[in-house]
Amino acid sequence: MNTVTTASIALTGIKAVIIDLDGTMLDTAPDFHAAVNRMRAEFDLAPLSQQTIVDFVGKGSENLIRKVLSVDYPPAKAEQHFEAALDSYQRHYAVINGNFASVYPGVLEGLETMRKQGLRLACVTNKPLVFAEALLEKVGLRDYFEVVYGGDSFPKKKPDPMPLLAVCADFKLQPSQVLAIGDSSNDAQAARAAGCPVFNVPYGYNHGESIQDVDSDGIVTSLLVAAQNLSH
Ligand SMILES: O=C(O)COP(=O)(O)O
Ligand SMILES: [Mg+2]
Repeated sequence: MNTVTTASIALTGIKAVIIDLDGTMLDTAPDFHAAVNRMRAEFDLAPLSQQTIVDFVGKGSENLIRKVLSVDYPPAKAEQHFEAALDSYQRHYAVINGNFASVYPGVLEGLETMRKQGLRLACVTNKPLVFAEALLEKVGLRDYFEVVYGGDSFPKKKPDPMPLLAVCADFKLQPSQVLAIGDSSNDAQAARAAGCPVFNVPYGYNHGESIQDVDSDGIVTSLLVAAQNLSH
């Protein structure tokens, strides 16, 4: 696997790009950190470090909350408190959403370049759709995307290919014409299962594991570098 900082893994025939949100366009780790620890305080649980929480991000809110309860509770107790903890977390996240997040370097330039290249853009995230839409609006990125799908948009979320295949169908394109870009094995597995080429970025959250070990078509240091590696 090559880590590419300039154009050298050019993909051809790409007509659209599906871009992940958390850990790819936005560093939302501080938002997750704050919301989870406010929930935990309500349950008289000690705060967790940002790194501990971030290693649980990427498979949706339900998985995150199950994991952060499992740090202290045995499985049966975690399950017993799951619904109330998820409600509490979502209540806090709705207020915090975007307050502590930042857009990664190269994102704006990458989206602009892709738009100028005539590429159609979709955002597919495992974040609940209502949070994803609000966050993209807040940071001024919503208008780049024709389509935004969240973790609750379909019966299955990434690493299942369902949301990616839905974008291909929306755009009336073959999966081979639609590049996926994400920060985790979730994104790469969903893309592989859908038949989409996929780039990973190395700066996000990959469940605490090395991105070098993920099967993808390349690691690009930014969305701008990804855009520079595409031609029609
Ligand atoms: O699990 C989440 O909420 C974030 O997921 P994402 O990386 O697919 O945006
Ligand atoms: Mg991600």
